[in-house]
Amino acid sequence: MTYILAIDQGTTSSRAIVFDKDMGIVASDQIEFTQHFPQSGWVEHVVADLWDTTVSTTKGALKKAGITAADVSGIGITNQRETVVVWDKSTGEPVHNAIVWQDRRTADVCQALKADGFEDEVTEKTGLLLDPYFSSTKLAWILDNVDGVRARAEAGELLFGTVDCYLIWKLTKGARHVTDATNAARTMLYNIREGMWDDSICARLNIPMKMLPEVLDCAADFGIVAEELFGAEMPILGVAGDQQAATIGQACFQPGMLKSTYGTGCFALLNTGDTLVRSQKRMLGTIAYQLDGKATYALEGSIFIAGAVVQWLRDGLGIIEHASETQALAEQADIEQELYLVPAFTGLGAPHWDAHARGAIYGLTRGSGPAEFAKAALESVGYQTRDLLDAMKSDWPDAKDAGVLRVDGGMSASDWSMQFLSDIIGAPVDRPQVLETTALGVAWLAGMRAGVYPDQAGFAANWALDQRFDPEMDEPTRERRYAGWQDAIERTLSRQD
Ligand SMILES: Nc1ncnc2c1ncn2[C@@H]1O[C@H](COP(=O)(O)OP(=O)(O)O)[C@@H](O)[C@H]1O
Ligand SMILES: O=P(O)(O)OC[C@H](O)CO
Repeated sequence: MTYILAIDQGTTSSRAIVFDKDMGIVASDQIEFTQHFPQSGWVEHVVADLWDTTVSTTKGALKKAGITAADVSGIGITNQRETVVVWDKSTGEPVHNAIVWQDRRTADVCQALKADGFEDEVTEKTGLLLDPYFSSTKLAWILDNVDGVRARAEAGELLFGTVDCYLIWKLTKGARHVTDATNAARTMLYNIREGMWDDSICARLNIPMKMLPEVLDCAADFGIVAEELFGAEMPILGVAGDQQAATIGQACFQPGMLKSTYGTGCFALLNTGDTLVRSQKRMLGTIAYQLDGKATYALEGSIFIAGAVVQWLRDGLGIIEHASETQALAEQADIEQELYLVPAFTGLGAPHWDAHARGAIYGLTRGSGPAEFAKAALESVGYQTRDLLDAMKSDWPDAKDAGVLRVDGGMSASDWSMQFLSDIIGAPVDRPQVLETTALGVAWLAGMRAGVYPDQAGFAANWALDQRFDPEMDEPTRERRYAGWQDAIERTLSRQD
């Protein structure tokens, strides 16, 4: 029998999903792990947790599917991006906890490098901004702050990788030190125009290049999972960072196609084809996917708080017990009250990149209560998406053709939020039947490579709509409401970055 296994190593949990030969989901398993916050603004994962939960969920999913490793034709791996692991190449022992993408410990280093005029070179070559979000300054931090690590790295004893790379190294028992182009593109060390690690950026950040993995296409031979782990060998045939995997899973293969994933945060990617757009609006340029040695580029907008604002209503304010209750509350809200909630709980991401801004709510009256808070929280996600889409349209005139936004992620289940999103962006929002687009994207890469799944066009034809949300708000209302949001943002920015 022919099955494809997708491993999704995310920020808060690891998941494994078994797909059948028709790309249908057969079984899945998921385990959450502990987040560590050793200091304010620092976020770490215990590396063994990432590995152990990957192994356990893989075993769990195979068991639930009633199959063995011998039934698996290929594995696809997708992962939380930018997170850094450094380990000893003889023992596999990490030299430090994984430093997670959300970690801000290198904010001052980044600010100093920016003040030194380094950002232009970084953006030109990597498409990124000089921000602690990306891997490079986190890697430099480990080299500079963990005893003996720099000497060991320079002696060639240590390896660096994003989480995909570390998992592949472990799954192949140290046989392969490889990553894919989409993950490499998030390190701020990889020249995405030329498709190679950048000597000059590595030199400037003092990163020994012998630590860096080989970079492959997203569908490639990444190595063979050792038999002793799951009872049979399995080939790893697909790898992509999770937001790129969702772009693939949404079949956004044509220039102008656009997806937005609403999980804890929100990540919008616009396919720009062969063109690497140099953003004037502080959006990111990145690799959407790389197949047959050819990179397809994207503009990306990253928002740190999307579904997390709903978690805050639940855990911080205690006004709901379940995320889905926000819908009924929003429907009850007094429409005369126009509250604006700016969820800058950890600063603001694209297009503002203000690490020092903090959350705010505007427009409160004596009549404001849980319903108005819930409505403002859901609306904040729509407004933030509009910020991204407007920036993309101004960066890339062809994006004006990007008529439809494809959505996925946990929060896309909220009909009310998706309707408001469509209203405020003034364009249709399409929610597909399969919301597991991240796992599907990487399963397709592996299945296509294994010769089990269709080619790109066949896969795109398979994409099926669950529901389309068309704009219902009139234009003057849309623009008045959005102007109110822009005013709220203006008043929230710290102007320190
Ligand atoms: N019905 C809903 N309405 C609003 N938000 C929701 C709903 N269901 C889930 N969410 C939000 O979606 C997020 C979970 O989505 P998920 O894709 O699982 O996120 P992640 O992969 O980042 O953990 C949570 O932040 C949750 O608050
Ligand atoms: O693990 P997620 O779904 O929160 O995604 C994290 C992103 O890859 C960060 O860039």
